[in-house]
Amino acid sequence: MAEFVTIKNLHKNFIKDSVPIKVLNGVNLTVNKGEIFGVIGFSGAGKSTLARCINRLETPDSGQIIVDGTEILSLSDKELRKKRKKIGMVFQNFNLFESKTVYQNIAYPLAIDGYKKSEIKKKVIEAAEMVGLSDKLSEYPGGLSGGQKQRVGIARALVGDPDLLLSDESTSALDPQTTIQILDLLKEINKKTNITILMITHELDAIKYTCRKMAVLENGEITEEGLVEDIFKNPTSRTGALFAKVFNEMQHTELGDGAGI
Ligand SMILES: Nc1ncnc2c1ncn2[C@@H]1O[C@H](COP(=O)(O)OP(=O)(O)OP(=O)(O)O)[C@@H](O)[C@H]1O
Repeated sequence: MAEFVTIKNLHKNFIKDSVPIKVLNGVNLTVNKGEIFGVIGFSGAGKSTLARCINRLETPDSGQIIVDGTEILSLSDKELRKKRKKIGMVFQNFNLFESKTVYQNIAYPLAIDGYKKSEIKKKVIEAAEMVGLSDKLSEYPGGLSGGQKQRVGIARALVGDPDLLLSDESTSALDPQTTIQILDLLKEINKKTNITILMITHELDAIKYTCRKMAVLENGEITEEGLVEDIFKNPTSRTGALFAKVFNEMQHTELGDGAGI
């Protein structure tokens, strides 16, 4: 399989109260074309920063990010605007415009990009159909469930036909049943379109359900990378071992067994 995203020695510091905080500390990562690849890490590990560096919502301090053969960090502003259209992103909190309808939310990236109305309509209808929201186009986000809101977020991310989707904790605000529906949707879209998906999450079960390969991010470094089943069976990093332990314990806990259930 061809490499689609290649990250080399990526560094990013933030300055907080005049003190630099190392957030990404030499990240190396390769994701192949058409994969759904999981990146797991505890809160504060640098997951969102990593995702935001890939589409340059954050500017890394050093390193390389190559997406589909393009070195992201050396693009001019104009080239970056063009490249970003090929990279969709979905967020934990959906980031929808509450005062716009579902149609207008999905249409937004095309509208600011100057597409013709007729073309916008065609693409929005297609995207809404793909996420199962054809009957909700005139509703407002306030009237939708969390799962439906995330479907709008996914349709908006896909409406411009990107070939990479960055999913930053896209199911973390959802209940388990809705999480599965959204993960099924991502799998279905991946199968249908061969879009490469980078799934960034702290939910190991979401990765287990969706991905074949994964990496563990710990204090801004990839400490482990490989097949999901191998990392579950035989984690070699501290964070990988902790996640696998918690997951396995949850699997073996009978309902009502634990205090407070
Ligand atoms: N714009 C910023 N300015 C200063 N510090 C930041 C900024 N963005 C992130 N950080 C810090 O960088 C660290 C990593 O944040 P990041 O959001 O990437 O982690 P994360 O793994 O996604 O965590 P979470 O799952 O809690 O969102 C945190 O300590 C955070 O406070």
